[in-house]
Amino acid sequence: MPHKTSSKTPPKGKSPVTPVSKARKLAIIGGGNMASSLIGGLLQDGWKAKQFRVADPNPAQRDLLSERFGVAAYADNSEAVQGADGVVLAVKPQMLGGVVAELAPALRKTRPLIISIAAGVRAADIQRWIGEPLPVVRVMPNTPALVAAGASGLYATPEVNNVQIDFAESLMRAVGLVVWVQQESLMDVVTGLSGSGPAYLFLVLEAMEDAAVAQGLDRRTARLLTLQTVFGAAKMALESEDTPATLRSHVTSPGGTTAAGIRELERGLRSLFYEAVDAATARSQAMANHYGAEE
Ligand SMILES: NC(=O)C1=CN([C@@H]2O[C@H](COP(=O)(O)OP(=O)(O)OC[C@H]3O[C@@H](n4cnc5c(N)ncnc54)[C@H](OP(=O)(O)O)[C@@H]3O)[C@@H](O)[C@H]2O)C=CC1
Ligand SMILES: O=C(O)[C@@H]1CCC=N1
Repeated sequence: MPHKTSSKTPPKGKSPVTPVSKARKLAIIGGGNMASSLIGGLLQDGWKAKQFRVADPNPAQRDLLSERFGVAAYADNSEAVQGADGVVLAVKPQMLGGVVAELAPALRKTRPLIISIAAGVRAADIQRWIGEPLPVVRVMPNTPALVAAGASGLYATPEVNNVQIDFAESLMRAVGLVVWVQQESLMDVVTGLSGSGPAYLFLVLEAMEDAAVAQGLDRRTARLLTLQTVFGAAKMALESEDTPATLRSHVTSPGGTTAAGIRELERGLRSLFYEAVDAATARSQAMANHYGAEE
């Protein structure tokens, strides 16, 4: 399956990885959207509910997680990290400094692998909030993780050992594609591309559907054709040796319908995507400067 492939490129100096026992325990701080996507994917991959300890301040959210996944849910973050080999930080970026500072004594005691999925928060700031350079893997996942079709960019600090690299990678591979980046600054680009990307494409889906409805197709038919076309194009591009440009040329007959449509899209689509990814990347950088400076 293409989404299970991984560009297994651990950071420089790391040798090949060793297998990881599925008996490991994972704490997740913040039981929201991404936590649910991750837990759902890992359970489908063979993880057991008893391997998770999730913390969330909202009782309704804790009940939801326990009922939906059968996992233990805690109000107290420090309690959730007890006995965990890995701690996933899954709160909003603006909360992370406070949450980590509060957790710091427990983390310094148990010394787990820290896995942060927060957009725009640098590993060095997390280590500073902990008060020690514990191993940190930064992960930028995306919401299709919920259907095991996610795409995650990973970055490891030098303190992360090979077993921990394998642990982090195996977690994210359970919910989709994994790529490692060697420079932390590239995590901002990953955020602006695949982290935010599902939203860009949902917008494209809306626009295609609306355009077909405007031309007379009923909404249900327009939606089905749009979704299957986008799914089919992505699947074909993933499975093909050809570049997207070549695949596009196979659809585009000279003087035909596609050429007429592409001519319109070429008036702005490329530059819009350059600008969108640029703006999202810049926002991730700005968040890192802002939230890192706060605590
Ligand atoms: N959504 C996405 O597409 C992606 C998100 N991310 C990153 O993942 C992280 C989580 O995002 P997402 O899941 O969307 O956010 P959510 O708001 O859905 O989840 C965060 C959860 O953390 C809870 N929370 C708030 N305060 C605390 C606290 N002090 N201790 C523990 N938990 C707390 C929130 O509760 P309450 O709602 O009651 O405040 C909420 O349930 C973010 O840092 C984001 O940047 C990364 C990639 C993609
Ligand atoms: O919009 C955000 O900030 C988060 C990070 C990537 C996707 N959602």
